[in-house]
Amino acid sequence: MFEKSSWIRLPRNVVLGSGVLDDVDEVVADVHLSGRPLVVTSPTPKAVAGARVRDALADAEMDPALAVVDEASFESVQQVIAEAEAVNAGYLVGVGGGKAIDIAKMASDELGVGFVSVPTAASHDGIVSGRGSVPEGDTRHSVAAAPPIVVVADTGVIADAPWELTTAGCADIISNYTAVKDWRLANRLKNVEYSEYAAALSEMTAELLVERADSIRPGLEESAWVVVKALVSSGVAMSIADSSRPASGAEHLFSHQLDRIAPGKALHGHQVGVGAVLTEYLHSGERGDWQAVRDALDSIDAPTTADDLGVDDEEVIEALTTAHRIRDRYTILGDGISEDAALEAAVTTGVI
Ligand SMILES: NC(=O)C1=CN([C@@H]2O[C@H](COP(=O)(O)OP(=O)(O)OC[C@H]3O[C@@H](n4cnc5c(N)ncnc54)[C@H](OP(=O)(O)O)[C@@H]3O)[C@@H](O)[C@H]2O)C=CC1
Ligand SMILES: O=C(CO)COP(=O)(O)O
Ligand SMILES: [Zn+2]
Repeated sequence: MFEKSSWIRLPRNVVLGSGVLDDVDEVVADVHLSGRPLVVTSPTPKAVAGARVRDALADAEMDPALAVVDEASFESVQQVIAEAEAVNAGYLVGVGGGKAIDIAKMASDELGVGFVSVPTAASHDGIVSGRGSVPEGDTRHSVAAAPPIVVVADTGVIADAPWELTTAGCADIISNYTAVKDWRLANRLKNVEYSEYAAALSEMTAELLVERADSIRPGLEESAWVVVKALVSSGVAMSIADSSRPASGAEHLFSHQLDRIAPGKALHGHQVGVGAVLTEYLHSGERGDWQAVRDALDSIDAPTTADDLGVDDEEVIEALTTAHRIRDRYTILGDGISEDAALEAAVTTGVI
């Protein structure tokens, strides 16, 4: 008997374009979301777009409530659940960067209500993914959660966001190269479940973005369009895999560890980009592809060194030598690399 089964959960609608934020009421009506919306946002996205989303829903007499969160944590998820229950919310609308979207996604999953994803920046590929990413103590959880029913990505808002948020999203995509290498390695050495389709989609997404790097420029809605499409595509790869594996390998472990060692210094996407230069070196050696990864990051103005990230050399070495401990995910780091090996990788690649 054939015993395999798989459940690929994807968004129903992805609405992308200039000014689509003001049509959010029509978009939710189209997928028959009903009841009172709770708009979940964080401070800057609230000012940039949260109030606009709330106004569009209020104008359509949907009586929206608003919750503001400050950090990606399980406490924030519980706070949002309590606020949703207090107003008897019918669905949640996450407006913001990765933090607000992850929290709204996990809260709506736990509540069993619909979720609408409204990214205010092209800074991460969790826009459509069926995962939430949350630090807790010494570890980092990749939590399965229903993906958004609808994504509403306004290219006007996203193009107006600080340029470094867009370069962070590009770097999160470029890190797919090393993530897929780690996934294949784990499949070969540890029999970890692997999907050719998800891996191919993830790599192709990175390839297409790098090919278009010259046309991705600050303030252009056309650029926001290209980057959001890539982020959607990468999120779909995670949904096909039912895992963040296609988009998260050792370079992400390095970044999660940097978040603990040097909190708040750099954006997620920028950290995983620098991590990808290092882990590509570990995969393929001095004459390998690490220079291509570094050049791809450079071509979209993303950081390639510790200095660019604003972290110390010692913090890079500590993150690289301890990253394998943060999660049970087999990668090129195996059960840990030595300080000498980490130093050689970081110095040879010019990261430190
Ligand atoms: N679930 C998944 O599959 C994935 C999850 N992630 C997670 O997403 C997070 C990273 O996402 P990221 O977006 O970088 O992090 P944040 O949500 O923290 O956003 C980064 C910064 O940008 C600000 N911001 C957002 N939108 C705008 C805007 N339009 N104009 C000005 N400032 C803006 C935020 O403000 P404020 O501080 O007010 O919020 C914050 O200071 C990490 O927690 C990461 O683990 C990443 C990839 C995939
Ligand atoms: O950031 C992600 C993919 O880009 C999510 O990955 P994690 O599973 O490492 O949180
Ligand atoms: Zn990421």
